[in-house]
Amino acid sequence: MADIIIKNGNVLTMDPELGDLKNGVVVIDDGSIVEVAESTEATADTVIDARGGVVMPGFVNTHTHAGMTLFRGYADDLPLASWLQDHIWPAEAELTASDVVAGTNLACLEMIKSGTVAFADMYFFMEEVGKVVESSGLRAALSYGMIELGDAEKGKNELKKGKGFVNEWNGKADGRISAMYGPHAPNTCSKDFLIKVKEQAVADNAKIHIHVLETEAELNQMKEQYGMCSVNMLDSIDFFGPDVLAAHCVWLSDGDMDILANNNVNISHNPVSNMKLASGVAPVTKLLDRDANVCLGTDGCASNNNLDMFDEMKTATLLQKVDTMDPTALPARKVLEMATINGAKALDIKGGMLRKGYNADVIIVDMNRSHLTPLFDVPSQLVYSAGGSDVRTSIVNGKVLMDDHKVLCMDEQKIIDDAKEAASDLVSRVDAKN
Ligand SMILES: C[C@H]1O[C@@H](n2cnc3c(O)ncnc32)[C@H](O)[C@@H]1O
Ligand SMILES: [Zn+2]
Repeated sequence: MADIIIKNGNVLTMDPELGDLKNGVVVIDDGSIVEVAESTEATADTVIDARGGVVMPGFVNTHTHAGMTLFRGYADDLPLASWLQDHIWPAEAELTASDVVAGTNLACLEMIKSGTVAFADMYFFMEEVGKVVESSGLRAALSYGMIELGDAEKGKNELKKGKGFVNEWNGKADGRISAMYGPHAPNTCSKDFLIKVKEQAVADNAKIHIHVLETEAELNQMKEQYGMCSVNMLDSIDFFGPDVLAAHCVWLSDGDMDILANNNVNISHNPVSNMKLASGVAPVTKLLDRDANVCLGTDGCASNNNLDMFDEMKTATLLQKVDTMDPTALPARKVLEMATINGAKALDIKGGMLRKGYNADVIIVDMNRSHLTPLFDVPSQLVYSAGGSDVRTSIVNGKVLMDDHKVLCMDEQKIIDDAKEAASDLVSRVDAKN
């Protein structure tokens, strides 16, 4: 007897070998998918009727700062440097562990409700973040955000903290949590520090999450400091490899794209954040033409201002179309691959598609809705018309986290109340300081 059978669904497997099933079943046992077919002989403890819905792999959000949900709408309509240095960093200086718990709970709730099953996070108080993720039921690749600013002593402490987190949390929560090193960016961490981080990550067999060439200001600063851009500097210290998740990658030359692609670097494209902070347009189609693994992230809620991967997919494709003046650029199925298969590859997760032996990280999207009618093409409908609130059911590691829009693993109202209170107390403390 299996744990769960999902039946009567329009199954978008995202598996190029199996293809999609107009009416199929997905059988789940012991955290894994054991069958994807048109019908099954299996029986299960729980049978979910997905009639009128699309059954598909949940989304992998490859760049977040979950705790920053507390800063949703806090400092909008500013360029990145001023947003970060004049508003976000002073506010983050007042953050407490319980603020980050409140913000991360809110983020996990929002992600579960909108179909994200796994995310890559870089922030502070990561032990607390780990505990929240563990109890939420989600999957995550977590990193402590190390900001060294060329101060060797600070760098020692930051690396110690990063290492402590990696050593304690890698593989926790039955393998749902992996831990990465999180040097913030090449213009906030020195070359010497980045060399040490890479050495440590290799020694610990851990991956690295870093912001790269997000803004023109970073490009100019790096050229002034090193006589080369961030990608060339990182390449010169053998930083790149399939173990690196590089967020943003907006200001790339053709040569930079070759370096990233040839080194199998995973690139998290974050179009909404890049548009909101007017950072620029990442050359996604050119990267995909080079077979680079480009995945999709929301960034933090202060620069987005939500964690909805449907919004991110639609923005990603529209942005490439208008940037290249080509309406065929980044078609719906390709952007769905970025949000599922490519993200899973970046985080080394056996997921992103519905295939026997893969993680049972599955969502059901309700298509029986006015704004999703009529239904000619499932990927198009998901990318251009659907939104996070259309997700009806969410399953991670074979556990139902949300059933028919009801979140089972978290107290939704308490999380909202706690977040409101934490955000208002935090802003009062910040205001009192200034
Ligand atoms: C972990 C630190 O990273 C900061 N942060 C959040 N969003 C961005 C971004 O788009 N670029 C650079 N840094 C970012 C966050 O506030 C933490 O200080
Ligand atoms: Zn970021």
